[in-house]
Amino acid sequence: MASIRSLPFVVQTKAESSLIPGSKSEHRLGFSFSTLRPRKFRTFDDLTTSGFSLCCDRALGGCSRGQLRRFKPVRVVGSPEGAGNDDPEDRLQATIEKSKKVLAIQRDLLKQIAERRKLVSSIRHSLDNQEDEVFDEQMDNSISSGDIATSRVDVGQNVNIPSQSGINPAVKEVTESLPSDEIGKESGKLMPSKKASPKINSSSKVSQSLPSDEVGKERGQILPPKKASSKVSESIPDEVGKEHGHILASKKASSKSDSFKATDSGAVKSDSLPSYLLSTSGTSSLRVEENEGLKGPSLEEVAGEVDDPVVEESKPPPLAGANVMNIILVAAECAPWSKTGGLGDVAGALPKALARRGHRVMVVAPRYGNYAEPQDSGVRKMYKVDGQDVEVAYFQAYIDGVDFVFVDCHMFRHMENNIYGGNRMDILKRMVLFCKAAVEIPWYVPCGGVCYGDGNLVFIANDWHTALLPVYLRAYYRDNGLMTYTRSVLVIHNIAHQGRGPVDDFHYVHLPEHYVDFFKLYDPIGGDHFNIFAAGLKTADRVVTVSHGYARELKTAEGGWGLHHIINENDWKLRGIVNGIDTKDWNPQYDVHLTSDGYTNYSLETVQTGKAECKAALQKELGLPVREDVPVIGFIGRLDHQKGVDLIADAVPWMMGQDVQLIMLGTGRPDLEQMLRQFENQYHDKVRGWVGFSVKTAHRITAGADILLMPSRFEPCGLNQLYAMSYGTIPVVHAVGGLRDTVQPFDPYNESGLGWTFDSADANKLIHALGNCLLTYRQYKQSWEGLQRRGMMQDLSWDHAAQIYEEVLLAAKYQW
Ligand SMILES: Nc1ncnc2c1ncn2[C@@H]1O[C@H](COP(=O)(O)OP(=O)(O)O[C@H]2O[C@H](CO)[C@@H](O)[C@H](O)[C@H]2O)[C@@H](O)[C@H]1O
Repeated sequence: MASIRSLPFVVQTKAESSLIPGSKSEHRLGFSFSTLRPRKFRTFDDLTTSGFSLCCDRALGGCSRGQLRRFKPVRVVGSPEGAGNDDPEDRLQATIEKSKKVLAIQRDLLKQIAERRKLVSSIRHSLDNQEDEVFDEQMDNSISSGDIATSRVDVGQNVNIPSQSGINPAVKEVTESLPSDEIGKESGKLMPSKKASPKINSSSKVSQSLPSDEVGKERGQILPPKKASSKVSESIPDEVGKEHGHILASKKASSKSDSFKATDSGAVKSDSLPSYLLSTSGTSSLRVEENEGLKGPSLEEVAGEVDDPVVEESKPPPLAGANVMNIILVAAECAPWSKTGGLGDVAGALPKALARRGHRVMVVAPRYGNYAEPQDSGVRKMYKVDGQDVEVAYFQAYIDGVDFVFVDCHMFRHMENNIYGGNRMDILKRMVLFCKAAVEIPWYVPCGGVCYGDGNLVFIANDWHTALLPVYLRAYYRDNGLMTYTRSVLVIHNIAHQGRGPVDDFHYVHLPEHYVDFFKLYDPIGGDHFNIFAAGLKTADRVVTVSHGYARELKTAEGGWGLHHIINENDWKLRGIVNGIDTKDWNPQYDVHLTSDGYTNYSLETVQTGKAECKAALQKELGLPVREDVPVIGFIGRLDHQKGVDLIADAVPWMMGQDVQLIMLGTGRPDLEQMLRQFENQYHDKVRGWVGFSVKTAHRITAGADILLMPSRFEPCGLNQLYAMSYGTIPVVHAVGGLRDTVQPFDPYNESGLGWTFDSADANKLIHALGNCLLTYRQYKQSWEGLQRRGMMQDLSWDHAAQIYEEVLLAAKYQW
């Protein structure tokens, strides 16, 4: 392990210029640990003179004396030399005062040292994970080289780490609880043993063996690090960028590059490999060597010296305990910035729950619009998409313990209202770019000053849009002995959309020829076709879907939509985890959409009055008769085959014979949109059909309606019924997938259950269930209130689901 001094960790944030002891924004590690040993002071005067001041100065990473003026009072207050008071009582008092202050300062320093020690330990562990035997062996597998060096990063000039992205507390904790020896113990059965020491010097050999002009060509590029060079560059691209303009590529990969060219194994098409597999430079290796020379005390030495029981006590261990990981969730949409449906909600909320468990968590999504919070990181990179070089930038924000990173590129811009729009090729190209960029983010985008690195890392990809990520992870990296400790989990939110096309589409995804087999799927009607979801399912280390019921359905010919064979073959790695809800966003007590226009926030205690107020406000807002006694039935969702809108249409004549009001909000198929408008026109005193996407209206319907209809033909999980129950709105649902898992049918004899269900996608069944529901609403008020209470009392938060996700991520991590 290189000494801590070999980590030239000088990533600076804006806040750093005002670096003061205790500042949370302080990110520097470029101090010498040798200065951190508690010194033995003979007298208090020793402490107050330059010796102590210098000690503080160095310990704080070179901050100026001016920045240490907080320490000055120690010298002044009660200072014997300044007092001129010979009274022994006063002097004793002054001495006591002074000693208290000095102790406070020491405690402060020890606290900071402990913090830094954790951060260093985290970095060290992350880097250690990359030092493995497997790398050596696997790199011997040939890969072809060619002209794939299309990636470019311009960092270092203007890396602008947003000030609010103060250091992610999880940065410090992620790997702290996984000391390298413990990993060894834990993974002893499953992982090959790690090498005790990194081969830092070997990178210099690589650089020597390269012609100088080749090195020169790489100027301005930061190449993904590996092995020795990763020690330096992975966490500090901007620093290295400033000094050298480039970072050394994997020495192994680089050293192999010539032989790749020579052997031309054909295993990987040259232009399908990332740039770093070929590129190298001598500069970084020199840097490593220089730093190697600066040996300081070991971390263990420092650790032994800075143990401070006060500090230890104040920090509870993360909920995930020793299992804390680096997690990067990658999704095509992420609420509140982008959302077309439930995937956006999940991408916005699950990561926060994982972060609450102590993981270091990032969300990666495209930047479709000019979002307020995320700041330009300054990092730029080029990727090839359909033969064109496309530049991407990365914007980031640190919110609720999560790093949100947005991939910016002209292909995504102004697509916020048309995320999946364009023709098949347009969306395919966008997702190719997105996945290529996402898989390399852990190297290039420093969050809170520190890149995630590829050790102890799990990607969570979502649906077909990001199902290429596990494939790229395998084809570009794992097959070549890189990112050995990185895993991928693919979450199925909806199998009906798969990223299908003719087999010829394969060349757009830019992969080695033999990878075509992962994508090829036989369709009884169309024959062989190209299927991105299929490839993702095969290559991901684990697969999750969003409920138990859907996990079962996916294995059937009906529910698997042609992928059931693959799902059955991979059953061992499939797990159903029921979605949670964001209890901050979707909570009647705090809902920001219920604070105006006559709506009101309410809780379990005030549900009867609060809901009545919201109902009246909703009726008024939509121009329906304001009547407390009439049951209001709501529907919110995409207008398509899945959501069973046509079943509602079939039931409308019956419904209109009842004294009810029906409010439908949705967008989607034009014929179904037209149908909504038509119902509103036809039954103007009873029906409102709102065609469009309105988050505010969705919240208000959820609060103001008495009943929520979800007659979905299939529903992987469904979030609206969960939102409804937490707002005291009673769901009437088709018992499929997650709807069956989450809505236990009402049992009037036992006064149990949460709503009404029907067992097939049939309008008559819907009518039957809704009829019973209306009867209870009208005639059994107590039962109704019981249903509301039970629904609202459930813990529907993400916390439980996050814990189960953690199990899956762990299983992936230890899967070899
Ligand atoms: N017109 C509109 N205006 C405003 N908001 C609207 C809206 N139409 C829908 N929404 C909102 O979009 C979300 C829809 O979530 P769902 O889980 O019900 O369905 P979706 O099919 O998109 O998600 C897929 O992924 C999720 C997440 O895993 C699974 O729960 C689900 O079963 C699966 O089909 C809800 O937040 C809803 O309020």
